[in-house]
Amino acid sequence: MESILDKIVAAKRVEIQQAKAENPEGDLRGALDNLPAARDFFDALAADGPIKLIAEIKKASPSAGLIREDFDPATIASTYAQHGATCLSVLTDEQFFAGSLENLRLAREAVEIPVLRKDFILDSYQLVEARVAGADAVLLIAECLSNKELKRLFDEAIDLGLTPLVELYDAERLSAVLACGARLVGVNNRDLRTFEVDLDHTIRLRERIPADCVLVAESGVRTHADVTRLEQAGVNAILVGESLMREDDIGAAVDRLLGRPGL
Ligand SMILES: O=C(O)c1ccccc1NCC(=O)[C@H](O)[C@H](O)COP(=O)(O)O
Repeated sequence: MESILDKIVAAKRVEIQQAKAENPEGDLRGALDNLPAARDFFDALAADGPIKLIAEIKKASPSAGLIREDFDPATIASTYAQHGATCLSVLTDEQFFAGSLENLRLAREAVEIPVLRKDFILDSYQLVEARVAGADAVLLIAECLSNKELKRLFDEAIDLGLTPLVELYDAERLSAVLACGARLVGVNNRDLRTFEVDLDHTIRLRERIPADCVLVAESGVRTHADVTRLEQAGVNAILVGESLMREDDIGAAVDRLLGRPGL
């Protein structure tokens, strides 16, 4: 049976062809000239100190449907930054997550911290789109790419000045993730084929990830107790969307999650 991940990837391939027809890659690449330097997503997360938060701007998702009606990306970005997020992640997929590259642009303009383009990257065109829209980092999902594609997109991202966050769910993809050169590794706790979430998934994989990598636990993080458990297991950063985006007062929710009330 076709999984949601298969459906997203199939729809993304069509979307990429449409985008290329509307705005050819050569023209898009022209916009790379004179861009300001990207912010350092890796260094921000690798810095000493407590576990870091990558706070996600996520309006809707296939597993949850509409998450937040009152949605202004710039305001949410500023709130996240003011309450101690180290980096932002912005969903840019329109069809399944109600996101956009415009949301990324608006969010990045509103803050000084680094911003990740969260999408299903299959083609170099999307890397160029990301950089032109202001992204500092991009997500590469090992389950969506062959080893060869992963390596090529990883190298191209670096050449464009973007930090690749390379994500896996399946433990069998770890060798390909490390072989492509990734030092910022994300373990998704959500099986993108079944939506099942298990926080222990990152904890179980921790010891197989080299100590010089920065490890990000993604999905399903809801409480300060979750954060403490991940931190004690040696996880460097968490990527959190839904549990924050559902709250009326997002700033207070970040404070509670990080155990820093009233920061
Ligand atoms: O969130 C989903 O339903 C989803 C479905 C299919 C593919 C990807 C999906 N989410 C992407 C993510 O990995 C999350 O947005 C991210 O890790 C934050 O997770 P959460 O804190 O649980 O919103």
